[in-house]
Amino acid sequence: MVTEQQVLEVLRAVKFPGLTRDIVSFGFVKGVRIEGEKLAVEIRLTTANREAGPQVERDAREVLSKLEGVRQLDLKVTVEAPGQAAVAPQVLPGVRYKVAVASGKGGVGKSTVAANLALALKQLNLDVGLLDADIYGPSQHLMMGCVDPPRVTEDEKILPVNGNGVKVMSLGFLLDPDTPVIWRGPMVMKALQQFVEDVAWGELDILVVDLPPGTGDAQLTITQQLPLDGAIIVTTPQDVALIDARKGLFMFQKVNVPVLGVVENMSAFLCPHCGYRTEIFKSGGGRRTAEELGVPFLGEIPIDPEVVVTGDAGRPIVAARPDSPAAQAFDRLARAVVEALGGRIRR
Ligand SMILES: Nc1ncnc2c1ncn2[C@@H]1O[C@H](COP(=O)(O)OP(=O)(O)OP(=O)(O)O)[C@@H](O)[C@H]1O
Repeated sequence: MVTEQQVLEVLRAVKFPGLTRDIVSFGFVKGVRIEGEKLAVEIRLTTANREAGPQVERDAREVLSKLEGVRQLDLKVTVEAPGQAAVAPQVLPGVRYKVAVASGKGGVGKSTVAANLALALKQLNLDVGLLDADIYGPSQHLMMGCVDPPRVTEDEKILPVNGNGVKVMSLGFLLDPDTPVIWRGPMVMKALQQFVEDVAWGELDILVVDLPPGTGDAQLTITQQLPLDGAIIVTTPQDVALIDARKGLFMFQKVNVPVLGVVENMSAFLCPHCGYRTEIFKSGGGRRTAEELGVPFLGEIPIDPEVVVTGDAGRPIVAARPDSPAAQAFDRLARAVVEALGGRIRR
C-alpha cells in the first residue's frame, strides 16, 4: 500500500507554475487520504494566476498515476485568489488588516520603517502587532526592546512579546543567528506557518509584517502564506533602490496584493542645529517612482542619526522622541496607511 510520505514525495516534482518551488513546500497540499488502493488528494492553491490550477492538476495527475498500488485517484485542485474573503477568515481571524513592509533591496531601512510604523499606528490608539518575517536578518525583537522570549500557554499557543506596547513575534526569537540561510528554508516556512496558526495575536486592528528584502521566491512564498491586505514599499532616493522598488511593485501585482504606496526613507538630512536641509542621497525619487507606477506616495522619512541610536537601544524614535521630525514623519506615514486602507481601521 502506498504511504502518505510517498505521495508527498512524488508531489514534490510538481513545481508551482513559473517558480522553482514545488507545491508541497509551498504548503498547497492540504489533504492526502489513502484507503486500500484508493487515493484522494486535495490541493488548494492561492494565486491570481488562472493557468496555475489546470497546469498543477495535469502535473499532479501525471506523477500520482505512476504510483504503484493506486487504482483509483480522486484529485481535487482548487484555486483561491490571495486575500479573497474565502481565505481570510481562516488565517488570523482576529486581525483586521495585515500589511507588509517590503523593499526591493536590502539596507534601505525597511525594518526601521516597519518598527516605527507599528509604533506610530499604536500612537493612533490602534491595537498593533508586528511580525518579523525577515529570514535573512530578523531584528525586530532587538529593535522593539523585547528582552524575554515568547511564552507558550497551556493550550500550546505562543504569546507574542510586548515591545513598547506592540505585540511582537520575530523569527529572531527562534533562529540561531549563526544558522546559514541555506538551511533555514524549511525551518523558516514552518516557523512562519506557526506565526500565523499558533500565535495568540488576539484582536488586532493591524498586523505589520516585516518581509525579507528582495523580490525572490522567499518573498513570494510568504506573501502567499499570509493573505495580505496591502503592502508598503520602502526605498531610498538613489536610482538603484528605485529600480528595485519597481520590482517590488511588480511582485505584489503578480500575487494580487494591493500596493498601498511607496515611502522614501533616508530622504534628506535636517540639521538639528540650524534646520538646514541637505539631500545626502538626493531626494524626490520615491515620489517620482510612485507617480510613474501609479501608486500613492506615502511620504519621506529624513535621515537622522537618532533613528539609528534609538533603534539600537530597543526604543525606536517614535517611542523615544515623538516630537522629532523623523517621528513626525512616521506619524504622517501611519495616517497615510490608515487612509490607504480606507480610513476605517478600527475593529
Ligand atoms: N531614516 C533613517 N535615518 C538614519 N538611519 C536610518 C534610517 N532608517 C534606517 N536607518 C539605519 O540604516 C540601517 C539599516 O536599516 P534597517 O536594518 O532598518 O534596513 P533594512 O532595509 O531592514 O535592512 P535589511 O536589508 O538588513 O533587512 C540601520 O542601521 C538603521 O538604523
